Amino acid sequence: MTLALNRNTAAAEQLSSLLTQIMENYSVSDSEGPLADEIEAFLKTQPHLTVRRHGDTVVASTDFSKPSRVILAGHIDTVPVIDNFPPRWLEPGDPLIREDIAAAHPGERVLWGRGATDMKASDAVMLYLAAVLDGSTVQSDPKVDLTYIFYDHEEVAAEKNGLRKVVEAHPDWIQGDFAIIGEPTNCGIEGGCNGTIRFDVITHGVAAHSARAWMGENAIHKAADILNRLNAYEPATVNVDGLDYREGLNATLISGGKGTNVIPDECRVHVNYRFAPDKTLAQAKALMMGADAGAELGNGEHVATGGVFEGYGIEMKDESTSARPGLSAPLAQDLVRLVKERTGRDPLAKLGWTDVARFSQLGIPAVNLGAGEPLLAHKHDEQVPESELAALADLLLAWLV
Ligand SMILES: N[C@@H](CCC[C@H](NC(=O)CCC(=O)O)C(=O)O)C(=O)O
Repeated sequence: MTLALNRNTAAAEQLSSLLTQIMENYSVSDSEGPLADEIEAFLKTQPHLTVRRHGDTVVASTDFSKPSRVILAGHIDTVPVIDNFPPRWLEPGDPLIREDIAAAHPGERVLWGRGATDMKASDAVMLYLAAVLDGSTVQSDPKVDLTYIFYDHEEVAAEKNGLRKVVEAHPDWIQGDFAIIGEPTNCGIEGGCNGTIRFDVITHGVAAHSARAWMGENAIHKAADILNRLNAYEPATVNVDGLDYREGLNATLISGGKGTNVIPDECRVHVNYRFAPDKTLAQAKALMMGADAGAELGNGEHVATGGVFEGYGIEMKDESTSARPGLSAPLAQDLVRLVKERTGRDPLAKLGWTDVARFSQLGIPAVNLGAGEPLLAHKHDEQVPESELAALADLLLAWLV
């Protein structure tokens, strides 16, 4: 596939075509290379852009000598496929169109498949803007300089995040006065983001023949208490600067056992805690495992000295800080006003983790604004109505030009 844009067709058609092309390009985290190649080649055909690449992250910038610079950023990886690749356009009435989507978008085509909302619909719009905002006419001359970032490995461990790597290797590429991340928001604004930590809670047992179980200790049975603590936990909703951040504590993976007739000697429950931006990473960890690291058991495992999992072995796997809404920056306020005028919508809180947290740490105010329903992110029936693309493109064009 060669990513292409037919500028002789209507804008809506160009957007749908770009989205189809990038969704047909499989890009589950760790497999973004071919899509990054396509995006790099496509952007390099635009003479008004300086295009750079680091790993599988592509950064393209205008140099129109405008007084300020806005960053439009989107990750190009997706979570793993669950029978939802390759993508399919669904005509109105198709039973795969969700009832809520059909009710909100009657008579409309829908693109179904992995990455539709998280976040290839916004990537398609950003690629379109990168091509059309070339400064050649009044309508295509943005008020600001633009930097487009298409990056890899957002959906996985923070150490792999492509934006993190490019910030570290080439901080001069990622300069700006404001950033928009195209994570799904239904074309509204979602401010800040919940933080996230992931860790294994570990039980230990003694292996034995399952016909002589009294000779061992069953580590999987011991995990029942971990699941009970998770079930008993009541996640809070925390209001931060006017937005409601809903927290969450969930097991997302479980593993244990070495054979069908062997008493398991270890069980690991992988837990994900989503915490509101009123908490630091350290506070979030303290709530789960106590403020001080307990005894080191080897292989990175510590005993929790307090918190929900007190007494259990804990191995940290990933951590990413939260971000406050940060809607007071003048450019953010402008955008909030425009979204309100056009859609009647006030900002909401971003419940997933996004790279607004990274931009905030860099001192660049940032918001989430993207196409597609955030509630459908990571679901097997992820889908986006066609009009969302034009809605996002029109909104951004109205703000940028
Ligand atoms: N290092 C983290 C990365 C998790 C990133 C992911 N982000 C989204 O799904 C944003 C979508 C949205 O809420 O709009 C997440 O929150 O899981 C990790 O590996 O967990």
